[in-house]
Amino acid sequence: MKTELPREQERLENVMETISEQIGKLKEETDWRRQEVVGFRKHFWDDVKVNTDTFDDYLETIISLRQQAQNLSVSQSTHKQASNKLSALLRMQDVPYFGRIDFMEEGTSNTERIYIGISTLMDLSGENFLIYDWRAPISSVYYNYSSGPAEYTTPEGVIDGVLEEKWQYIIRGGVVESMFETSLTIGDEILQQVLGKSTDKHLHSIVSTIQMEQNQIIRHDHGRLLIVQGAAGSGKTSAALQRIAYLLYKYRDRLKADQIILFSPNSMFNSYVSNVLPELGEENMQQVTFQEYLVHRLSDEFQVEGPYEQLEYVLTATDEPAYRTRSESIRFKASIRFFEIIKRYRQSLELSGMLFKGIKFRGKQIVTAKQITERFYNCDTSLRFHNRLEKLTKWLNELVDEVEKHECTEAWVQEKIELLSEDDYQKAYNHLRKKQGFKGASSDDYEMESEALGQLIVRQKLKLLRKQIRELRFLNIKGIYKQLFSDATWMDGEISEEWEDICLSTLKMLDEGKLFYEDATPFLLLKELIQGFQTNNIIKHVLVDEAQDYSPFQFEFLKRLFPAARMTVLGDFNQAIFAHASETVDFNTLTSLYGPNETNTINLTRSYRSTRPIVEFTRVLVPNGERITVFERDGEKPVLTQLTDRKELHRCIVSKVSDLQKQKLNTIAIICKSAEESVAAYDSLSNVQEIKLVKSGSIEYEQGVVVIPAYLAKGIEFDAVIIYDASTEVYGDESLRRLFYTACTRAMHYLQLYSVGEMSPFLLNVAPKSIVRSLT
Ligand SMILES: Nc1ncnc2c1ncn2[C@@H]1O[C@H](COP(=O)(O)OP(=O)(O)OP(=O)(O)O)[C@@H](O)[C@H]1O
Repeated sequence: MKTELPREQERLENVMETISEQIGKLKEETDWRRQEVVGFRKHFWDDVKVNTDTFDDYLETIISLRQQAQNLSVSQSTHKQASNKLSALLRMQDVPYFGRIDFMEEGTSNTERIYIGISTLMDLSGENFLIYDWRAPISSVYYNYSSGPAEYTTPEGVIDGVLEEKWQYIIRGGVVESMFETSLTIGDEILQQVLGKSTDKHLHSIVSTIQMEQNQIIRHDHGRLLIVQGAAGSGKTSAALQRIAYLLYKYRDRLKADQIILFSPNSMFNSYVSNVLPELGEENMQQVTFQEYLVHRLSDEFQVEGPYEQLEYVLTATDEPAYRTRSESIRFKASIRFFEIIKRYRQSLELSGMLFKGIKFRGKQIVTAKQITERFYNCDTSLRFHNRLEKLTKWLNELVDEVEKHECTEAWVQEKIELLSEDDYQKAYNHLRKKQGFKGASSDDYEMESEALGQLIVRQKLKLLRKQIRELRFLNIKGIYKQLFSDATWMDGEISEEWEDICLSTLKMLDEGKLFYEDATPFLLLKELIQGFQTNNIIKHVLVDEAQDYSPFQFEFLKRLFPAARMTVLGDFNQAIFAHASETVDFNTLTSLYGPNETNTINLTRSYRSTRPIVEFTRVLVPNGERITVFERDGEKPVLTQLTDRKELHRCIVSKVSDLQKQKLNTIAIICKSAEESVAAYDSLSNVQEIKLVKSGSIEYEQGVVVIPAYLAKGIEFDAVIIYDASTEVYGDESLRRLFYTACTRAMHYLQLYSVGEMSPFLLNVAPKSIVRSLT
C-alpha cells in the first residue's frame, strides 16, 4: 500500500488537472450559451415577420415562429447540458472518486483499473474513461462482488471476468489521505467514519459505501412491485433515494424527475431528505404525503381529519367513553374485510341502492332524485355500470337543453336583458352577430336578436349546472357511503359488539360534514369505484416510504391511481405505529396487488444508524429482534434513570442536555409519546437554551435541541435521544411497544431513558449488561 499511495496521488493530481481544465472550458461555454439564450429571447421577434394578410402569409408567419421557438429551445437545452456537466465537475473537485476495481474481462489479458465516482469523466481526447459513474453497468461489480469471478450486465449482454482487487479511497482537499483494499464488504473502516459523524439538517447520499444488499434495491429492475422490509436504520430511505438517482441515470433519455413520486410520512421528512439527489447531481422527485392527496380530493366536501390527529386521539384519549368504539372502527375500516365489503357493495349498486340528488334550476325542479333513480335502474342492465352513468348524464343534459330552450322567454331573462350594461350588451351583440349573421337592421332581426340574447343569458346561467352534471355531482356519494352504516347486511360473518356504536359515530361525523381519517380512503375508493378512477399516467415510479403505516386500502388506491407506474414500498412492521396496523406483521398481503410474478421482496436486517450497544438494546424490545444484525460501531450503553417525580426529571434533562452539548452533538431530541406530552415537556424545559417544539405542521427538520412526539420523529435520526418518560404510566400498554421502539431507534450515538416511577414493562426483557441503570 505504501508504494501505491504516491502513484495514486500522482494519478489523482492528473485527474484533478483534467477536471480543472474542463471546468475552465465549461465555464466559458456556459457563459456564452447563457448569452446566446438571453439574445434569442431578446430578439425573438426580430427575425419573425408577422403577416396575416393572406393564408400563405399566415402560414409563413407560423413557420418562422416555430423555427425561432425551436432555435431557442435547442439553445436552452445545450446551455442546460453544459451547466449540468459543470456542476457535476464542480462537485467532483473535492472527491473525484471513491473506489476502484481492477477487472480482467474474460478473453482478454488486460487488467483494467476502473475508478468510480459520482459522475463520469473522460480524458481530454474524449476516448478514455478517467472515472466511471457509480451507476454505470461496470460499477455494479464494485458493489456486488468480492475478489474472484464477477459479471455485469450491459445493454449488449453479460460481461464475465475476474475482479482482482477492490479499493476504497479517502480523498480530501486534493490528497489521497488513505486507501483500503476491501474484501468482503465495502470498507467497514470508511463506514465507521461516516456513521460516527454528527448529523446535520439533512440525510446524505451513501454512494461511496452502498452495501451489497442495498445495491440490490437500488438496481432492481424487474416486476411491478418491489417490497423492502428492513430493520430500523438499515438504510431503506437511503437506498430508495439512491434508487431514484440510478433510475434517472439508466433511463435518462425517457425518465424525468417529475415522473417519480415519493410518498413520505410528513413535510418535515421531505425537507430532511431533500439534499440527497442534488448531492448526486439529480433533480428531486415529487414528494407528497397521502394526507395531502386526500385533502386535495375531498376537502371540497368534507373537513378531513389528518393521520396525526387520529394518532393523537389513539394515544391520549384512552379514558374517553368512545375510545373502544373508535379503536375498533379504525381497525375495521382499514381491514381487507372492509375493502372487500366495499367492492361487493359497489357491485350490488348495479341492481339497487344508488342515491342521487335532484336537479333544480332557479328553484324549479328539473328532475327529482327519484326520477333519476328510476331512469338509472330502468336502463339496460346488461350495460356496464359506467356506460349506464354516461347514458344517465346524457339524459340529464337533454333535460337541461329543454330548459335552455324554454327558459329564454321567461320574465327574469327579459329583465336581465334590460339591465345589461352598454358594454355587456355590445359584447353579447357582437358575439351573436358573428355566430348567427344578423345585422340588426330589420324587425325580424330584432326579434331574433332578443331571443338569441335570452338564450345566451340562460346558457351562461346553466353553465355551472352543466359542469356539475359533467362532474357527476348529482350522485349522492355521501348518502351511498352512509347506507353502509345503516344496514348490517353488508357485514358478512361476525359483527363486532361495537358495530352499532361505530355506525352511529360514523353517521354523526358525516352529517357534520367531517370525515375521520379512517373513513377518508374507503370513502374515496367507493367514490372512485362508482364514478370511475381518476388516474395519473405520467408517473412512472411510485415510492412509498414508511409503508407499514399504510392500510391495504391505500395501496390498492395508489395502484389504481398510477396505472403506468412501478412501485417500490419500503417499511418496517416493528415501527407500525398506527392503530390500524396493530395486527399486520408483514407485507405479504401486498403480493396480491400485482400478483406474485410481478412482486419481489428484499429484506434488510443490518442496522447502520445506531452504535452496537444501542442496537443490542433496541432489538430486544420487538418480536424477532434477534434477526436484526449489528454494524460494529462502538459507543456508550443506553442509560436508564429512574426518578420519583417530574421536577427531578426536568432537572436531570436540563443537565443531561448541557452534557451532551459539551460533547458537540448537533441534534438532541427529547422524544415524547404524544403531542400532548411534548407540549407539557416543552413548557417545563423552557430554561434549556434554544429548545424547540416540533409540531405536526412543522416543515423544517431542526438542528439543536428539540422536543418531538415519537410519531413525528419517524424516518429521521438524532445524535442523541432522550426518552422523556419511559415509565409504565406512559408506555404501559402493549399497543405502544412499536411506538416506543421507533422512538429509541432514532438515536445514532447516545440514548438516555428516564422513567418517572416504575419503568415500562417493555424494558423488563433487557439484559442487565445491555443497559446502565442509574438512580438519582
Ligand atoms: N451503506 C451505507 N453507508 C453509509 N451510511 C449508511 C448506509 N446505509 C445506511 N446508512 C446510514 O444509516 C442511517 C439510517 O439510514 P436510513 O434512514 O436510510 O434507514 P431506514 O431504514 O430508512 O431507517 P428507519 O426505518 O429507522 O427510518 C442514515 O444515517 C444513513 O446515512
